[in-house]
Amino acid sequence: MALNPQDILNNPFLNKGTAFTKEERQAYGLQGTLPAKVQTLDEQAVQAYGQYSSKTTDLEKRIFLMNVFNTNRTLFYRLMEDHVVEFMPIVYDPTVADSIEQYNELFVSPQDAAFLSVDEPEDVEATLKNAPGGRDIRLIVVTDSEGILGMGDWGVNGVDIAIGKLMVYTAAAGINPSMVLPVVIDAGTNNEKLLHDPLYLGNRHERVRGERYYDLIDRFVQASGKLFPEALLHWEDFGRSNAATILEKYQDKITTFNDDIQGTGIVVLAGILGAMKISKEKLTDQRILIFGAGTAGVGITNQLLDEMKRQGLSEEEARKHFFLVDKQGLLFNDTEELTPGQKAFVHDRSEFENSNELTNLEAAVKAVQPTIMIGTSTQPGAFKETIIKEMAAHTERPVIFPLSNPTKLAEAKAEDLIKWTDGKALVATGIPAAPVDYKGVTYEIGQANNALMYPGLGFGIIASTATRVNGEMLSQASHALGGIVDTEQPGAAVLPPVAKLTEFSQTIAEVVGQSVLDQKLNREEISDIKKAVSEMKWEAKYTDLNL
Ligand SMILES: NC(=O)c1ccc[n+]([C@@H]2O[C@H](COP(=O)([O-])OP(=O)(O)OC[C@H]3O[C@@H](n4cnc5c(N)ncnc54)[C@H](O)[C@@H]3O)[C@@H](O)[C@H]2O)c1
Ligand SMILES: O=C(O)C[C@H](O)C(=O)O
Ligand SMILES: [Mn+2]
Repeated sequence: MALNPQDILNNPFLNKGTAFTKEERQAYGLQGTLPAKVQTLDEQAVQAYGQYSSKTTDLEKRIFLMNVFNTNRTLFYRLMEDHVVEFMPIVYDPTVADSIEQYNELFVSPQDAAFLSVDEPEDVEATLKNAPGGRDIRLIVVTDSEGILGMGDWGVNGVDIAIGKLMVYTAAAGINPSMVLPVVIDAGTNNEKLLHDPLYLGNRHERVRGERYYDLIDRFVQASGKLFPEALLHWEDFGRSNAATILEKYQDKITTFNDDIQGTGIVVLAGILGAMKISKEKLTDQRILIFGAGTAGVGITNQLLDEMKRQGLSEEEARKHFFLVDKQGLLFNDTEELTPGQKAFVHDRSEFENSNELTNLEAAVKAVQPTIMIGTSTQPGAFKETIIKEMAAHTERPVIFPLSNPTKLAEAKAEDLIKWTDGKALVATGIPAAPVDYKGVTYEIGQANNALMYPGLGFGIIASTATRVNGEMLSQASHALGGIVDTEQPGAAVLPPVAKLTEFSQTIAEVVGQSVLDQKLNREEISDIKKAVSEMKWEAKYTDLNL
């Protein structure tokens, strides 16, 4: 069926705007539908960046870029390529948090997402067919928005995190943007503000739980497997009570991973490997305190546990290195309301003289004397000066990662951590942080955000046609990024910079893909993984439409 000119101009995967050549304008009936001048992609990119730069707030910048995204994907990704460090915090965390909070007010386009409603379970398959409109889908990012970053339940608004994560996949690893599908599970919301907002666009009722919820998840998994048998399924920002349960249910059956659990686990391990290289210490000598033992906190703990075992410790020995602190304080075997994930890492009260007093972070730090402290608690400012000074009094190079997102929820600011520890802390943060100048040294701050890992991980899985995602692949991914630090440079970051995101995403993809082949978990015959990765890599260039 021949496309009419409007079908082309209104399709962001086909549209080139003013870059349609004279010949193309003739061939597709576009004569007179565009201004006369034929621009190159370079010229379009310069013009669009000028317009972007005239916006004064981050949210306005994001809205402008989304406009480009909605109209012309090639131009959008060309801009991402040219300005990745500048654009990451705009299209992704932290500005994506503002767009989620204001989704209803800002709505102009569904952005090719699939909206799965708990009230219309029979429509799941049709929805998954309709949204991509016949495109060959290889990657799905799905959220149910119950735990959007650290901001809690944002109902249908959370679709923006699925869209944002996918943008990073293409910008970082080069997945073809026409092969991705963002999905939101609209199971209702317990966010009172949204329920009372006349503009709210999702299902206006409380979150459905239990059987109906799990039935919808199951229908989604079955239908996506049927329609897109080669797709990788990436779970994002589910609530604490569902995230691990869903992963455990499906990880041995389909090609899938949970980003908050596993993506976060491997980026933190990579950062700690970098820190160990700088401090010349061993992971197996560390005492690790995790503050906020939820989805991410327990995911990180399990990844570090796995690494300790790979480095020779028994499971039992390895577990002794972890101290989980949640709302109840340090977690003991008799603590009430432990989650299944927490139960594996609890301590016995006999290990501490004052175990009854260890009900807050400060007391726990005094008693545990951690050498590494990770924040995934959603509690802003929880890493207070007194706590950090106490920690630094017992260890030469304290490793401190305040990871809660977005900016307003971080447990500490990098600058304060450097100052309070007199430059000794090895710091990484969840959102981008500017370098810190302190006593003549410039401290670069690594960004321990799963965005450094999941694009390479996912792309390696897809390019190698993996049938499963397993611990070996995760470990290999982490080691591919971990420890690339310049130990000669005072103030070096524990992780490589976002400026090199595309470079190291490629390396991670190759390493993960090789692991898939080594384990014979590939669906299709592949002899050369580098070739397979490079052949699948999409580039932001105009090509013939071949219509
Ligand atoms: N940097 C990254 O790559 C990255 C990745 C994933 C999550 N995160 C961030 O980590 C945070 C947690 O995310 P999650 O998905 O694990 O959420 P979650 O709800 O599963 O976990 C949060 C945990 O913190 C605990 N908590 C709440 N208040 C506390 C308090 N006062 N003291 C101690 N613990 C407390 C909760 O009980 C829960 O166990 C979020 O802010 C998220 O943005 C960052
Ligand atoms: O989205 C992010 O920035 C990282 C992470 O997945 C989170 O939930 O905070
Ligand atoms: Mn997340």
